[in-house]
This record gives sequence, C-alpha cells and structure tokens, in this order.
Amino acid sequence: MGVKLGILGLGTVGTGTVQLLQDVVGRNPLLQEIEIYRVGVRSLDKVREVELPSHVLTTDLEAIVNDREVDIVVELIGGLEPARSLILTALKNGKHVVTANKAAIARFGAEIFTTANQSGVYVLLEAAVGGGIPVIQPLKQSLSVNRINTVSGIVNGTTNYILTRMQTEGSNFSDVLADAQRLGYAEADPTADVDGLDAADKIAILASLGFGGRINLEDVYCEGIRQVSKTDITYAEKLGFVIKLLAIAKQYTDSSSLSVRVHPTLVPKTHPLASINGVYNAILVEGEPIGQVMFFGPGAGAGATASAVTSDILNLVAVLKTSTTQPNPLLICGHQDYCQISPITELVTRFYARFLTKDQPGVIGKLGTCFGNYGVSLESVVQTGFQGELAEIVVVTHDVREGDFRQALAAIENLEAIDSIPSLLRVL
Ligand SMILES: NC(=O)C1=CN([C@@H]2O[C@H](COP(=O)(O)OP(=O)(O)OC[C@H]3O[C@@H](n4cnc5c(N)ncnc54)[C@H](OP(=O)(O)O)[C@@H]3O)[C@@H](O)[C@H]2O)C=CC1
Ligand SMILES: N[C@@H](CC=O)C(=O)O
Ligand code: NA
Repeated sequence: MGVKLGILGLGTVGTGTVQLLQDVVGRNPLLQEIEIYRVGVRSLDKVREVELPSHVLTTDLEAIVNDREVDIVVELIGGLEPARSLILTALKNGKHVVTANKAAIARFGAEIFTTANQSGVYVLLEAAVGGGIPVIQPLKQSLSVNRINTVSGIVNGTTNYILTRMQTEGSNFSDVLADAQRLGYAEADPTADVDGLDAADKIAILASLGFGGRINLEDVYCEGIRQVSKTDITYAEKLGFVIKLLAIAKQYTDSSSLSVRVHPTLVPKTHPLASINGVYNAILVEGEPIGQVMFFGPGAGAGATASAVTSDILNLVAVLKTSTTQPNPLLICGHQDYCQISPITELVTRFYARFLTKDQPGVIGKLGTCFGNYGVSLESVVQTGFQGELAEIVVVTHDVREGDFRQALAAIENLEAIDSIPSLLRVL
C-alpha cells in the first residue's frame, strides 16, 4: 500500500516538491511508494505549474490534517498561523510531519516536539535551514558525537543574493530585492529576510541541534542588512573584506553560555565563507574531534528546497515501512532545557566603524585618545574620502568587549569634531 501525503501549500516549495514527486525515474525507488493524496491551497482559481487531479486540490486544510487516510503531512504554507495549529492537529492525529517552516519551529518548537513525542511521531525539517543543503540531519546524526563549539554561516539566500549583487554590480538594494522575490527566494514578507529575522530563526534551530538545548528566540541578537551601504562595501573591499550577513552560535570557552547572533559582518576575503555568493548558503560547523566541516549549496528556490523536503518524506516512508514501535532516538527531538545565552554587550569581537568628521587637524588623534580611554585598540585607521565638507574616517579595532566599544562610541559622538557615525559593523 502506498504512503499517502497531505501537502499543505502549493507555492514555490510545494510546487517544486510535487514536481519532484511526479518525476521519479532515476531517483530513489522508495519514491514510487508515495501518493500525493491531498494538496491544500488558499485559492482554487490560481493557475498552477503542476497538474493534479481536481479532487486532490482543496482549500480545506483542516480536513487534510484530520483525514484518517493521510500518513504524512507536509507543511509548506509558511507563517505562524494556521501553520502551527495544523501541525499540532496532524501530530495529535498520529501523523508524521515534514515542514520547511523555520519561523514556526523557532517559536513553537517546544510545543511541536513535545506533541510529536507524546504521539510517537516525527517532525522532520531539513528544508527549514539552508534550503537544499543537508545540515539538519548531519547535525542530528553524523556530527552528533562531536562536542560542537561553533556553528556559523550564511543561512539566508535572499540577503546573500542582494549583498553579492551590490558588491559585484554596484546594484541598488531595492532592485535586487525585487529580483530575489521574482526568483522565489524571499519570504512572503521579505522584511523577514532583509531584517535578519529569517536567519535568526535558522541559527536558533542550528544552535539547538549543535548545543543540545532549546533556544529562546528573544535571546538571539539580530541585525539585518538595511544599513549596509555601497560606501561600506567599497571600504571593506579596500581593507580586504567582503560584507556578509552571518548567523553565529558560539560557545564561550570560559563559561557554559552561548553567543547566538545575526548581523552583517566584515569577513576576511581568505575565510571560507567569503566566497559564498548569490543564493548559495554555507554552514561551517566546528567541533571536537572533527575540526571544521562546511556544508555548501543552494539555500533557497523551488528545486533545491524540494530536494530537502522530499528527503525527509523518504525518511518517513522508510519509518512507516519498518515495523518497530520504538521511537528512533536519532530522529526525535528530546531537548528539555534552555541554553544560556549571553547578552551582546559581552561579545568580544573586532569592529569596523565609519565616521564623518569636520576636516580639522588632530581629529584622528582625538578619536584614538577616546578609544584608548575605554581600552579599545585600533588595528587600522583610514582616511581616504570626503562626503561634501566632511572627512570620512574608517577604523578597524582589535578584539574588544562590545559593551566597552559602545561606551567609547558614546563618548566619541559627543566630540565637537564628530558629525556622525553612519556605520558600525562587526568584523570576523
Ligand atoms: N521559497 C524558498 O526558497 C524557501 C522557503 N522555505 C519555507 O517554505 C515555506 C513555503 O514557502 P514558499 O513556498 O516560498 O511560500 P509561497 O508563498 O510561495 O507558497 C505558500 C503556499 O501556501 C498556501 N497558503 C498560504 N497560506 C495559506 C492558508 N492560510 N490556507 C491555505 N493555503 C495557504 C498558498 O496558497 P495559494 O497558492 O492558493 O496562494 C501557497 O500555495 C515557508 O515556511 C518558507 O519559509 C524554506 C526554504 C526555502
Ligand atoms: N527566504 C529564505 C528562503 C529559505 O529559507 C532565504 O532567502 O534564505
Ligand atoms: Na537544509
């Protein structure tokens, strides 16, 4: 007997998944055992890129998650509600769930996994992070014997696509965002991409897997890419860096707390993450004894994401075809405790800052003295340009505690010679 899927959503990812499932020749033979039984959408009038028998499409998503015939619910509608309620109902009805919905998992993961465990079913989410890149399963299984100390990466395809085109073509932010939307990379509300929220959801999920505890999303520090200007991209280039939106989860060596954050970062051109361009994502996992492992691939888009969704479906088909009633501990999520996350003020990092100053003698000296008063030591100071009457000074610091750096900046802002501080970015 075939395994019956109830797919919720037939947008970018839903369509890619149905296309893959309708074209099984040359792929894993288990795919032939899958039946697309129901597909739930918002509108029956939309023109679809896939052909499905008319009785398969429905707008009644509740009926799908309550249908006794459905074995696996594949949630691809996105957003928080009704996605959360539909997932919970499916789980309570004893159905396995596959989801690409990092927003729902990052916020309601505790409730969703507790319900799944109580019902003896699985929630698989490979597509939720890194699109088509296998990273969830490797963290849960292949790498789980390591003590992880850092998970960092480029986990949002839309912003990496935007930053890459701003860097290589000098393109304008809003034009490039429109292209990312047209290509199906962006979220329904692209502010989730641009403001770093999508990356924050993803690093919360990766940190939870890497460090073995729940993550309170509100503790994840998050800055997006709106403030990244062409001027900063050009300065960064001259200084030997590229600007990337990085998501980082790092264990402090001297304590049990984690730093979990998302922000635009100056990445040295020699670093493995510097060369990840366009919609590609990469996740660098560092642990003991393995050392460094990097996962690279397409982070968004219909086909790539469908690959991850369908691999989860396949895992569940295999589960359904084996007779054991015992849960597989490598497939469940059994975290109970929350990880302790340090405030951003405790972060120790290098900074890049751009100042607009009055063109007076001794300004650089005043900046240096002010930084010195707060224990901030400077790695480089560059004054190359002017913006109208104002001189532009760019500094890169050595490692400094963020709280101390912020105090120094507050003092610098009060200097008579300082007009403004248009940019402040962290340096890897
Ligand atoms: N796009 C990508 O590259 C990636 C997306 N994801 C995640 O995958 C999920 C889906 O994204 P994507 O395919 O891009 O989204 P789309 O907006 O393209 O598609 C959403 C689909 O869900 C349906 N839908 C939405 N809300 C409802 C509702 N309330 N009732 C019934 N149907 C509904 C829509 O119906 P209709 O067609 O009738 O409007 C549409 O078919 C999201 O969680 C996203 O974060 C993950 C990785 C990559
Ligand atoms: N909007 C997301 C889609 C994949 O998760 C992105 O751009 O990465
Ligand atoms: Na993935």
